[in-house]
Amino acid sequence: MHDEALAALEALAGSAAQLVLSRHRMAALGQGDAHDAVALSLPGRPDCGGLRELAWTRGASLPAATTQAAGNRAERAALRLLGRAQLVPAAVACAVAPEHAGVVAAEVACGNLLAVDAAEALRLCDGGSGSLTRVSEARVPLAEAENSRFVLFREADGLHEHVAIVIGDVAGWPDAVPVRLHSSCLTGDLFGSLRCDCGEQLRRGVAAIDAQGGGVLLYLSQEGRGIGLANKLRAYGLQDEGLDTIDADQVIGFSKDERNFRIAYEMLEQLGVTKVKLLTNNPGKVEALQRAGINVVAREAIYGEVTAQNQRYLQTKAHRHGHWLHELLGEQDEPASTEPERLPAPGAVSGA
Ligand SMILES: Nc1nc2c(ncn2[C@@H]2O[C@H](COP(=O)(O)OP(=O)(O)OP(=O)(O)O)[C@@H](O)[C@H]2O)c(=O)[nH]1
Ligand SMILES: [Zn+2]
Repeated sequence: MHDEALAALEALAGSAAQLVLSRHRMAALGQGDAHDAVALSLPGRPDCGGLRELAWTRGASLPAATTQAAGNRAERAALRLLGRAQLVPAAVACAVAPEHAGVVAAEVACGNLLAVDAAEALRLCDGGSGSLTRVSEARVPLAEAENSRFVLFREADGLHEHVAIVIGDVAGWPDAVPVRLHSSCLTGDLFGSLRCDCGEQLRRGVAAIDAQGGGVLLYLSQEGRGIGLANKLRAYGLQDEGLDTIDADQVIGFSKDERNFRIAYEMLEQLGVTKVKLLTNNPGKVEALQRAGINVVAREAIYGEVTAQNQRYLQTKAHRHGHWLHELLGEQDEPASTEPERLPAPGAVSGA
C-alpha cells in the first residue's frame, strides 16, 4: 500500500485507518496477552512507511498514546486471509461511517470494491472435511523408490496443492503403513541448503519407506512451516541478525508453527490409510494425526546431517519446539533407541 491509497481508503470510508496486528506481532512489540487480532488506533496520521515499520520491523515500538482494542470478526478474518495467502499478517482497516455506507455500497455494486463476508472467510480458512479434491495421478519412478505414484490433491480455493507419493501398494496393507509428512522447503529440498536438514530428510524418508516395502510420503505445500517462502527469507534475515527460528517468525507476526496437519489427515483418509507408523521427530505431527483420528501406532526417527550452519536451528527445534532431536544432537536426556517407539492409542495422547 502507498500513501495515496491509504488517504483514498480513509476518504471513502469516512474514518481514520486502524492497523490490525496479530497476537504474535503484539508479543514482538512487547505487548503480551493480546487477542488473536488487535486493532490499533495510532496518534497523528501515520504514513505507510510508519505502518509497515510497526507491522514487521524488528525493534519497532508502539507510539505513546496508541490505543488498542480486540479485533472484530472482520479484522480477525482479514488476518487469517493474509496468513492463508502467506503474506505478512498485518492489515489496514477502516470502519465505514454510516453516512458513507451508500457510496461504499455503490462501489461494491459496480465492481470497484470486492465485498467479502467475514464469516465465510473464516470458514474457508478453517478448511474442514471435503475441502480437498483428488485431481490427478501418475507413476513417477524415483531414484530412491522406483515403484512410486504421485497423487495430487488441491484445496478448495486452489491456493495450495499437496502431493502424496505412494510407494508400493498400500491398499489392504496388513499392518501400520509407514508414513512421512514433509512440509515443503524449496531451499533445502531442491537446492540442498545447509541452513536446515529438510533435503536429506526428504530423500532419506523416501528411501526408508521403500526399504520397509512401501508407504506414503505426503509432500505438503507448507513452505516455512506455513509462512511461505517470502516470509521464510525475511525470517532468515532476522536469524542472521541473531534471532532464533521462533523469535524471527514472531517478529513478522507468526506463531512458532503455522501449519495445519488436518490436510494430511484428509489425504490419508482419501488414500484409505488409517493406521500408520510415522517417520518424524516432531511430536506435533503425531498429536495432530491422532487428534484427527489416524491410529499412529509407532514413531520412527528421521534425521538429516548436523552441520555448522544448521546446528542452532536443530537445537532450537529440540529445546523450544520439543522435537525428538536430542539423540541426533548428542544430548543424553532422551531414551537412545533405534526401535520405533510404541505409542498410545488415539485419545490416550495427553492434550488430544
Ligand atoms: N519459518 C521457518 N521455516 C523454516 C525454517 N527452516 C526450515 N523451515 C521450514 O520448516 C519446515 C520443516 O518441515 P518438516 O521437515 O516437515 O518438519 P518438522 O516439523 O521439522 O518435523 P520432522 O518430521 O521431524 O522433520 C519446512 O516447511 C521448512 O521450509 C526457518 O528458519 N523458519
Ligand atoms: Zn528446510
